[in-house]
Amino acid sequence: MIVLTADSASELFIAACQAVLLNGRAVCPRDMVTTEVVGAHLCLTNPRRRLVAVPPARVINPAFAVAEALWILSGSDDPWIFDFNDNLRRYADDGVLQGAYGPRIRRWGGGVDQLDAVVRKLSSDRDSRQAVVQIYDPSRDHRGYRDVPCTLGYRFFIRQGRLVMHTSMRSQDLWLGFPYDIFATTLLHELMAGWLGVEVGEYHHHVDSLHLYAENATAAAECLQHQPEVAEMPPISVAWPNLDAVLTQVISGDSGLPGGTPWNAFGRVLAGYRAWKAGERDQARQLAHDTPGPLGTALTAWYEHLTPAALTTGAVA
Ligand SMILES: O=c1ccn([C@H]2C[C@H](O)[C@@H](COP(=O)(O)O)O2)c(=O)[nH]1
Repeated sequence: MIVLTADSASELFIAACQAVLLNGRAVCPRDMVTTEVVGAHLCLTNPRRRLVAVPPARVINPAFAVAEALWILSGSDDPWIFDFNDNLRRYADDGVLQGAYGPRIRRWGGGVDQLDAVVRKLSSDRDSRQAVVQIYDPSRDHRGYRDVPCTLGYRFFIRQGRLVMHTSMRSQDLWLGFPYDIFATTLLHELMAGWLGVEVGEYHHHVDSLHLYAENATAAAECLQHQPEVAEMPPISVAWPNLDAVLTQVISGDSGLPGGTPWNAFGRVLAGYRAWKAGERDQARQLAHDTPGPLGTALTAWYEHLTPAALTTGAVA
């Protein structure tokens, strides 16, 4: 069991790499060699420092981070997400990621919007312990699909005037998965705090199997030699009744979003990456350059970091 606390996702990521490299044991689920720690509690004290950046050892694709977070929040399992990460296609059955979190969060069993349920629960009983979002679904997840949710669920608590969030994962690929998962969950955390009218508090990430695949172990070790970047994202909010409309605007590339807002920055990052994939490299670099804050910096870093192979496929996350 490892317990780690940090003020930024980058520092938490480095500390977790160190802990897994030091304490991990070899296991081979699905015939793939990993180094694994069973039982990890990772606490992020500032969920706005959600971008993992340890250049040049670990540079993430912020466009995929934004796209995946919005895809989940919007309740979607639509394959448009593959435009931002081709690797996901290989986990699809019948063209769809069967473990997609969005439909489970927003329409459990075809109907229950669990975000709405949490907003209602904590609005009516501020100290409640019943604000649960369930993702893992035994009625679907034993059918043998390739994609089985790694996240079991979320819980939310208002304590000392702040919203505390806990996530439980059965399985976490520290290298490829963690940077994107923490981005999505802490974005939900911050939005939920806004819906409840409280400050965002600590974020807790509980993982059963925290692992590194063998091919990423050297790069993970290299991260220990580099300084993390700890940029803080600007505060983001949207009124709960407007969430779906704003998400539709951002995802569809509607240019009507007010300039200077984080939602506008999200839209620019998505548009820039779409331009990149369409081969319009100069336009994409310009859009990244013109995107204010840590996201623009991260997207510029991503374009600079891409290898020639990834330049053609855009497949690397
Ligand atoms: O949100 C996700 C989804 C998947 N994975 C990783 C964890 C595992 O390495 C792999 C899924 O493999 P199984 O645990 O299902 O075998 O994908 C994550 O890290 N985060």
